[in-house]
Amino acid sequence: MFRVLVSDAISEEGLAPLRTSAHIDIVQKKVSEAEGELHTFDALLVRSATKVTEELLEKMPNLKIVGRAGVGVDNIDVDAATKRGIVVINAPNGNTISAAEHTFAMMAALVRHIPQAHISVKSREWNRSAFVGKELFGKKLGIIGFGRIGSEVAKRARAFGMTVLVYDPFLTKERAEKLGVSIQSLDEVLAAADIITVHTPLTKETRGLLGTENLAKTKKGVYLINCARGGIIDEQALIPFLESGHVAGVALDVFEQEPPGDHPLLTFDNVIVTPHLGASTVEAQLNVATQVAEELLHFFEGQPVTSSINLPALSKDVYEKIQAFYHLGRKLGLIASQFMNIPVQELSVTYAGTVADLETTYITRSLLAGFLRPRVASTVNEVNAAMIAKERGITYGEKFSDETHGYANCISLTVHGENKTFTIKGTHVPNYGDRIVHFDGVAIDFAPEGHLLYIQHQDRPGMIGKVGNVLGAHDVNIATMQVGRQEAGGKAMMILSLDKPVDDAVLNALAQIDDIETVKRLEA
Ligand SMILES: NC(=O)C1=CN([C@@H]2O[C@H](COP(=O)(O)OP(=O)(O)OC[C@H]3O[C@@H](n4cnc5c(N)ncnc54)[C@H](O)[C@@H]3O)[C@@H](O)[C@H]2O)C=CC1
Ligand SMILES: O=C(O)CCC(=O)C(=O)O
Repeated sequence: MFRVLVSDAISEEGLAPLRTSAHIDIVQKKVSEAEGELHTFDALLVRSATKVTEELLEKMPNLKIVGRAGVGVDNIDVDAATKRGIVVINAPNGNTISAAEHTFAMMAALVRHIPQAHISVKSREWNRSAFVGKELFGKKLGIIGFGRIGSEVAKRARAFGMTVLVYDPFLTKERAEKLGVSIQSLDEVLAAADIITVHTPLTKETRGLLGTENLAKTKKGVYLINCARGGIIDEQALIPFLESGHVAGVALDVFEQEPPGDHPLLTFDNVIVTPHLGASTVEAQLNVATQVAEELLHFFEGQPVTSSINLPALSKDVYEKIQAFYHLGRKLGLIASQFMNIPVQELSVTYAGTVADLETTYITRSLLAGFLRPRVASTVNEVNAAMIAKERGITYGEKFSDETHGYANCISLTVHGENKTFTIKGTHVPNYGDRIVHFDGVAIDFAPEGHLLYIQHQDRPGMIGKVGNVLGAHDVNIATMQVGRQEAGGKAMMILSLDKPVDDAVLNALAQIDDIETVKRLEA
């Protein structure tokens, strides 16, 4: 049974896909009300109210996935989640239209003084001259951040007869042309726009993007809108520009602190505000809840998730194609790590044959996770493997080759340690399974499954019998045995698969046999 804690208000209808599963138990409670049972949850579903901090993650050791029913993940410590191997997913486009429409509603309300006029009429006044506005038609709209929401705002602006100026350092020329906008520098947008709306995420680069210096570059009488994230427009820096009348009006849906409390900006008549309502429509909430609920279901069914923040994107189709190699990669990493039980600096993975044409990033991550698993105490999986490898000074890289050694596909892993290099190669045979076909310089053929014993010895007659006797004397049954050698009379090896793991006494007894040089237990 998977336990899901839904800690913010999320559309009931959207949660339906999760409710249909007999294996999922949904608990709807605030984190503060679930203190005593936090350790029992496998998944956490939030909007923006719950702060998913490192401290909270520490209290949830069983947590495997955090779902954000929305776009921005700035309420989630993604690095802390990644370190713990927790997948973070969001609903990247379920609320795009709602946020764009809200931005537009704010823009119209701002230039036509609708909220102020509304309050006035409700106060039994009829003051038509106090609320003379401006048309949007013919005005220049500056859009900072031209992703999903920014581009939807642009479409609506063009329909209103506005000229759209765009600043987004990551926007390609091709995409800009496709969307019918021209890319400008930030300074050009600031200098020319009558209205500026921001649609970036809140990052180190965008925090305070519209601060004192850049606000001074704007046109006198400019209108500003922030329906993205509090802090992109510096709230303190705005105050003197409002006081001097340089900024004619501001529309804010988001704040540096939410709720903003007794904020000085709220005292300005020409600052209009909403309580983070951009995504608050029936449609958006249904969309985002359905998207994350479906993704959670995929995750628990062992299928790939496509909207992960901290994993490479993987579609179901691609996953089906790589699945077998994903498992083979994990086994190669796991076996290599145990065999090379010394500090290592570098892993080099080479793909050849049919596997080389697939999405190998995921296979490499799986291999890396397999490699790190015996070495780290904490959870390691394909989410945090790259980060853990980096922390431990292990670099890794992928190569592609035509050398398949006669197999349809071949994955080769070379591990570079301080004084030793080890190579293992494997192949996946459809309807048969995984095979290790090369082990430390020797061609061999065994299934990477269960309790394995590696014995390296000199190639002499009678070795198999001696090993069999020792194992028999210790009541260890041999399931399979594969032998290989570099040359007659030279380095040779046996890989045995056993019905149960062997203890140190067995390893020591085997190591006493003349001509046996190394004995290692390998679990696959
Ligand atoms: N008020 C609300 O309820 C809602 C707010 N949002 C927020 O709206 C914002 C935009 O969301 P989406 O359009 O879905 O995101 P997106 O990821 O599709 O677009 C963001 C764009 O910002 C650009 N960008 C990044 N750094 C930049 C920089 N330094 N300068 C200029 N552009 C930069 C990126 O290249 C990208 O094109 C996010 O902050 C999101 O959290 C989203 C939905 C609802
Ligand atoms: O959940 C909400 O209402 C906030 C939406 C939002 O800000 C986002 O999706 O980034």
